[in-house]
Amino acid sequence: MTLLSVNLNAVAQLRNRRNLPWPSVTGIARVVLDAGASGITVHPRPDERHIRRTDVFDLSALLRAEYPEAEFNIEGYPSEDFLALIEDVDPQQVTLVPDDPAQATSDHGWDFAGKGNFLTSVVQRLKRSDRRISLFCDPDAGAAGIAAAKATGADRVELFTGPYGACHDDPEQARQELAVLAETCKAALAAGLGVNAGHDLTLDNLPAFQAAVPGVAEVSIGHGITADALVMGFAEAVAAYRKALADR
Ligand SMILES: CC(=O)[C@@H](O)[C@H](O)COP(=O)(O)O
Ligand SMILES: NCC(=O)COP(=O)(O)O
Repeated sequence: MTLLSVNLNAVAQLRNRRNLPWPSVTGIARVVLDAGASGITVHPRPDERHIRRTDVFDLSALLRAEYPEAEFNIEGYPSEDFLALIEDVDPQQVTLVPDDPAQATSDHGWDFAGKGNFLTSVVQRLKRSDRRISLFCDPDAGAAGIAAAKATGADRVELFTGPYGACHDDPEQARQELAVLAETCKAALAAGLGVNAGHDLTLDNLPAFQAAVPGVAEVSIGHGITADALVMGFAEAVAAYRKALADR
């Protein structure tokens, strides 16, 4: 079964339009966890354009107090500030992403071979028996990239599904993107890595993704589910995404 982690970046971004505390990031976390999401994902960027450091601590306190079974997944570039935040907050999963602070959003995975020594040292620093380390992975990382990812000591890779999500009006290109993702997923599973996936997954594109790329442990979804929640409400949206994941 593929688990759903709801990314709350977009909720925080909406809140940040005003110097007011709503929509509440912890309030929406409660709603999505009560509706059956398995966890919460955040990607605190250095400019705090959406998730703020304080949100990370507030969410951590909420999950520990009220949702001890839920997974907290924190994504980010492993700067010294980020690593110190992870050590303070102690989430169950950390997803390392090779983002430049100026990037509008995540748009590529790691160069596993080129950054192998750096990633190995970060993974060694963050790894604990009760914490997973996942590495953001290009859809076409291939067997050599996956071998280098495995050599860092990471537990999982997260397949970057942005190029697939961008094919919403081009079914043939979408099929090609899925074939590439499926190859990399297969190679990762064969290497003993778990596989997560995320970026621009939606209610529309999830079923084909699930059918073509079996074995994905967790998807993290933010932009698409927030867009749907504006129409259906977050509880309904979580139910619909869980159904799309379970229908496989
Ligand atoms: C790592 C990743 O896949 C991203 O999807 C990220 O969490 C999205 O970041 P933004 O919400 O800042 O675009
Ligand atoms: N890791 C991907 C993620 O958390 C959500 O990405 P998106 O659904 O906001 O594109």
